[in-house]
Amino acid sequence: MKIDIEKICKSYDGPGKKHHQILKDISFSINPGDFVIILGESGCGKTTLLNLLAGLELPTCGQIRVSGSPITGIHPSRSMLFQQPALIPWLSVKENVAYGCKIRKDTQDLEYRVNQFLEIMGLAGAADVKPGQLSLGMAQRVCLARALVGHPRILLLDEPFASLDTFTQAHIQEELINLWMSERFTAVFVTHDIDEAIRLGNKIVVLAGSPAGVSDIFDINFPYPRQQNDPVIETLRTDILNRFKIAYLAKRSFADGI
Ligand SMILES: Nc1ncnc2c1ncn2[C@@H]1O[C@H](COP(=O)(O)OP(=O)(O)OP(=O)(O)O)[C@@H](O)[C@H]1O
Repeated sequence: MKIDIEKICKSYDGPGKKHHQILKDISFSINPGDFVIILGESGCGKTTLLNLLAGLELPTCGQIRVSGSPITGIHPSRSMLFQQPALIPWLSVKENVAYGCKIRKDTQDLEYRVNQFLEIMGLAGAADVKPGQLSLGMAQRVCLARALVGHPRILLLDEPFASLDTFTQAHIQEELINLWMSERFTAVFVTHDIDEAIRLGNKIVVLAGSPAGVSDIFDINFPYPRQQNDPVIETLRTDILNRFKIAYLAKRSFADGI
């Protein structure tokens, strides 16, 4: 599914009815099967953009089209994974994974699909366990299985591994890349971690400024798995960091001038 983001802006009402503009004039396209990273400093509006892609919120101006049709709300073809695993505590792991599909009455082969994703995520042995007995990494893998069991065409991920330790993070990132390669969904992944962005994405969209706009788009055509000490990766990392420095200095000199 091709996603076209066309001249998006987003404002919220601030104190005293003042508009607080978060996103300004954002335009870019995502091709079917892309793994796009939205990279930007904390608070710049990455989650806001992801919420617009999910259809949880609507833009103040501009539009987002999926396969040509404007997004007007949530849709089962788009699934979202949040930073903190949110599971229903009284349901078992397999019931949690099946829950969304059951609600939508998408029950054909559901047991098979649930077992398949539990197997892929290394959770087959925990199928009957309750969420309270899971580690954070396991709980986030359950959420990933739940997000994918309905075979969404677009997976939206909001810093999903930020609270995991480095080892668990590396494992689950590898699992996600393998899943993306086999399932061929389109992924849009929000992070402020440049190394994570370079490890995962085939396109990095850098948001900067206030209100935030697209400052750069990097296409990354290196094979997976990517090694951090690879000289090409190191050069790309330095390049992205330099772009952030330029955007930061521009923002600071603008603020100094006020
Ligand atoms: N519903 C809302 N009402 C008012 N302001 C909001 C709302 N949602 C987000 N904001 C504001 O929009 C700005 C951007 O928030 P957002 O969560 O999108 O940033 P972010 O880049 O994802 O940050 P982080 O990396 O820290 O999660 C913040 O100043 C936030 O306070």
